[in-house]
Formats: sequence, C-alpha cells, structure tokens
Amino acid sequence: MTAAGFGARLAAAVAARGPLCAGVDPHPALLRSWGLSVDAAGLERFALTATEALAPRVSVLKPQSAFFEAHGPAGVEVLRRVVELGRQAGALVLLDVKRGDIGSTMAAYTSAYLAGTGPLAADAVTLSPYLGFGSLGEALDTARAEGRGVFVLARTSNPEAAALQNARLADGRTVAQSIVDDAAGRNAGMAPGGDVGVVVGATVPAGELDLTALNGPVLAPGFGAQGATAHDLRRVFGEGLPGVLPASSRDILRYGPDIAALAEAVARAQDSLME
Ligand SMILES: O=c1ccn([C@@H]2O[C@H](COP(=O)(O)O)[C@@H](O)[C@H]2O)c(=O)[nH]1
Repeated sequence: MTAAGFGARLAAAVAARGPLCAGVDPHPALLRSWGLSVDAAGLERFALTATEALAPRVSVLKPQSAFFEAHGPAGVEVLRRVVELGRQAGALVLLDVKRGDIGSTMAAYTSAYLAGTGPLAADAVTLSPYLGFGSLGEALDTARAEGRGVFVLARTSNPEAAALQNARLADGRTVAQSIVDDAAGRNAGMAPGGDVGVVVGATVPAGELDLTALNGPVLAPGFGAQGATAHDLRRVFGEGLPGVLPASSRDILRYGPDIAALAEAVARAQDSLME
C-alpha cells in the first residue's frame, strides 16, 4: 500500500516528466528489427533494454502483458522484472492487461494486479467494463485502498470499436459515455484527481464524449503508430490536454535497440506534445 492516492502520485509524476505514456510492446516484428530472436531470450533483451531507456524519462510506462504472456512462464517472469525495474526508475507502471470478468473472478485478478506486493502488482492496470461496470467494483475498491489506479476501456482506438461503444442505451447516452459517467461517479470529490481513469483513443472523432466531469486521467493510445498526432490529441481532448496521457509504443520502440536513439524518440514525442 502507498500513502498517497493514485491521483496525487500521477499528478506528481506528470508534473516532473510530462504526460507521455511509453509502451513496452515486444512485438515479434520489433524483436526481429532489433536483431533479436523471437523467443524468451529475445523478449528479455528487448524488454529490459526498452525499460532502461524509457522508464527514467516518462511519467508512465505501459508494458503490454499479451506480448509477455505469449512466451509462457519465462515471458511472465520478464514482465515481473519490467514492472520492478520500471518502478525503480521512477515511472508509474501501468500494466495493460484489459481484464474484466464476473465479480468473483475479478477478485482473483484484483489480487494478482492490485493487492499487496504480489509479483505482478503494478501502479495501475487497464480493465474492461463489458461485463458491466459494477463487476469491476472490487478492483476499484482495492485500487483505492492501495493507492493504485485503474483505466477502464471506454472508447478504444481501434476502428472496430465504434459500433459497440457508440451504441445508445435506453437513456440516450452512448455505451462509452456511460462508462465515463460511471468512472466520474467514482472520482467525485477526489483531489487532486481520482484514481479511476478511462481509455479513449487519440484516433476517435472529436466531440463524441463529454469528459468534463471525469475528474480522473484519460489514457489516449493511438498516438504515433496508429496515426494520431499531437494535433489530433488537441483536437479530441482540447488545448493543454488536461489529464490526458498520450500513449505510444511502436513509434518509439522502432528506434531501438540503441538506448540513445530510444531516448531521443521519447524526447521528440514529449516535445511534440508541448508545441
Ligand atoms: O484503445 C486502446 C487501448 C489499448 N491500446 C494498447 O495501446 C498500445 C498501442 O500501441 P502502439 O504501438 O502505440 O499502437 C497497445 O499495447 C495496445 O494494446 C490501444 O492501442 N488502444
């Protein structure tokens, strides 16, 4: 458990290092382009090099669990080390696992990622609300008690998402807006901001969502490799990007394995967000 809430920890990290969230996504194609074998040894080299280059420079480091799980127990052990080393380097580690299940099973995911000092306990995780926002209750309660955060999928960056997430509920709101509103309800009154963030892609059309009452962070993937620019981020989220964490993985990682080149890619992305 940490003394400060996740909202305060994130605000301090962003004030010190800016809002960029850098992803550690060990795609097989990236391992090959770094001259590495597509196996657990190549994964380890890739992930630890990326963590060494990125974690000291960004507020949030986001390892994508799927690429580690693909290598079995050895891959999950590398993920554990990325979480540990990322935190030691001063980044908040947001584990991108997109978990969501019935409440009783969510209890097990909660104990894996959000409770105590387990091997995969991170500063925050991504969660899927598509078994109902209420099914995430235990994860949200535990995160708050532990000073950790969650980012709930609302309007994701992929082109297939719109039909489901922009579908209308009986009250006229979109499914995505209802997720944002549920998150806002959990964050109400928290200062300097709540611990329930939402995921809204940098690729989505402007004006789809009302984020004004959220009082929490917005993870905005799609910046970089999926085509969204700093200009798009401002168009979707407004000037100054209040509370927004633009997330980029492949567009930074393609500059490896040279640490200096990776660091320059981070600096370029950070500069573009300041223009
Ligand atoms: O809506 C979403 C939610 C999560 N992601 C994840 O972010 C990164 C994006 O990687 P890039 O290489 O910068 O495209 C990846 O881990 C996704 O699983 C997302 O893209 N969109």
